[in-house]
Amino acid sequence: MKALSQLLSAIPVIEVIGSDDKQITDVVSDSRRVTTGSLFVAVRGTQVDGHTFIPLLQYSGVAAIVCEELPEFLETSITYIRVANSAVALGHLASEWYDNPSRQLKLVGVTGTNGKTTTATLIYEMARLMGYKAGLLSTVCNYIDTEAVPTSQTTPDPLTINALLRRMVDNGCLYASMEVSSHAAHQHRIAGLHFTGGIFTNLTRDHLDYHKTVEAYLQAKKSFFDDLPSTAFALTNADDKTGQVMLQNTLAKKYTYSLRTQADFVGRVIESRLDGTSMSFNGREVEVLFTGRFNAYNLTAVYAASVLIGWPVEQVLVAMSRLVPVAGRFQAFHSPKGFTAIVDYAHTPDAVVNVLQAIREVVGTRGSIITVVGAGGNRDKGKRPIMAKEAALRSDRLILTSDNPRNEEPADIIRDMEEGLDIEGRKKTLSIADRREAIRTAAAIAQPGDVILIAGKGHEDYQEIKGVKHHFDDREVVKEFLL
Ligand SMILES: CC(=O)N[C@H]1[C@@H](OP(=O)(O)OP(=O)(O)OC[C@H]2O[C@@H](n3ccc(=O)[nH]c3=O)[C@H](O)[C@@H]2O)O[C@H](CO)[C@@H](O)[C@@H]1O[C@H](C)C(=O)N[C@@H](C)C(=O)N[C@H](CCC(=O)O)C(=O)O
Ligand SMILES: Nc1ncnc2c1ncn2[C@@H]1O[C@H](COP(=O)(O)OP(=O)(O)OP(=O)(O)O)[C@@H](O)[C@H]1O
Ligand SMILES: N[C@H](CCC[C@H](N)C(=O)O)C(=O)O
Ligand SMILES: [Mg+2]
Repeated sequence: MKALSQLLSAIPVIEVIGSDDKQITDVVSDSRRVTTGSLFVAVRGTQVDGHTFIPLLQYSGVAAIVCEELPEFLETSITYIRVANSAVALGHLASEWYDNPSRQLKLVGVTGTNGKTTTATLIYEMARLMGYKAGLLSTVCNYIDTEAVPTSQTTPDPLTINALLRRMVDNGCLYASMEVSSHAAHQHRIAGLHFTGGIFTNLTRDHLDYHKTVEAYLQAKKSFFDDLPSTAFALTNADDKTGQVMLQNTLAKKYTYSLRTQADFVGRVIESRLDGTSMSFNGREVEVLFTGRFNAYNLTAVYAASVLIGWPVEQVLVAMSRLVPVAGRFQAFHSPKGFTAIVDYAHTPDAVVNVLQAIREVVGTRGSIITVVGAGGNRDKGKRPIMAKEAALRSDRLILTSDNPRNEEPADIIRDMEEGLDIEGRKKTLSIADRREAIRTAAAIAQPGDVILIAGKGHEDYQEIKGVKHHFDDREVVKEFLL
């Protein structure tokens, strides 16, 4: 329970109609979760407007309602609080409700099109290697110290975020890292959080179904940096063309990392192999268990963030060599027949390019690359032909298949992908909608020295078809066909 007046002190209020001398039993943003004494926050969503449920709450026992627009009829038993932006208010109220856990640990947020899960997870791992308890909010899984808490989102809603951060603090966690998706930034899911630092990885095409333009997508990510406090660090990728844009309006202390130019934190790739890379961080050489330039970027960001957090450089350098790849990110499986299969979450054109470049760098002309890839249904359609085109350009054989078709027909998605292929591309391509069959075919074609890339689903252990998640795990399937 908390006094309504205390909760309201956390948000800018336009007007309060009714008494603020009440005890609140719960803060909710879903009318279906209202119980006696709840504070309901009416948020305008992508499907419905939370305001439409206000009249239905008449006899629900709701104590107070935060909204942008007052309903026509006001109940005397309910306190109405008018605010300029309910989504922002919800973020602040969620923090206040859980006693501001983000101020009781050091929280680092990671945004960018690709590399968020990898970077956030490795910062969490680094904190643990430094001997601290830590927490993680990521696409793959949330962690409260060592306890895994399953997730279905990259960045959860504000009440879930704060509930998890609260549990981290109560568990003794001193550090937490989290992914900040563009959806979350745009929908103010992170409003009210106190960040110790923010990291930008890169910006390439994705999610245009939601943001419509690259500019709007960029602005969503930038808003995370715009809102960082002056005490925080803002760490950006100097090699990305939008890297500097992220820092334009931030109050935070600005830092850069790079693999190519002068920067505060410089990473260099010395030698790349399928099982690791020799690289250096600010001139100090380290063997890491990761492959590909994109991972060298992620690791340089992790090194930089670790130093900016204040962990001792010598210990950080030793720990860099102990970090291991994240589930479903460039996860390699070696066949006794002499070929290798790599399961990777590349589901954007840029990620497909990066992961194939990384493989080609190591394989050279000694082996062929066979790529199995699809694209998700009910997601950015524009990326489909580009993903197929880039995959065909960089592979010897290409098998187009199904990802999560969701409510679309797999054959339609594959057709959209095929549109991106020229004559040369079509010659080397097979389309096999059944993903299991596609992987089996790749394994049957593979010769010793070849590398199969199975892209798009990484850690996912399901295939979502018409609202139902069927068990499907690329890693399990590939293991079956290695022998
Ligand atoms: C499209 C989208 O982003 N939707 C997110 C959004 O929900 P919404 O705006 O669609 O909600 P809505 O259904 O319109 O409802 C609006 C409001 O009315 C309320 N409501 C609704 C019904 C009712 O009876 N009563 C009621 O009060 C809802 O609780 C909500 O507060 O806000 C919700 C709470 O934060 C999110 O859970 C939800 O994510 C959905 C499940 C989703 O799939 N989102 C994806 C696209 C997403 O966010 N992805 C990114 C990562 C992408 C990546 O990794 O690349 C992520 O961060 O996970
Ligand atoms: N720094 C990077 N630059 C470009 N591509 C990357 C980078 N890091 C990872 N990738 C590619 O993107 C895929 C997804 O990586 P990761 O899960 O770390 O990103 P993410 O930003 O969390 O993605 P999502 O938005 O889906 O949660 C990887 O499997 C890899 O193919
Ligand atoms: N979290 C992202 C990644 C999707 C990965 C891919 N497997 C797909 O289903 O499109 C999304 O929901 O757009
Ligand atoms: Mg992620």
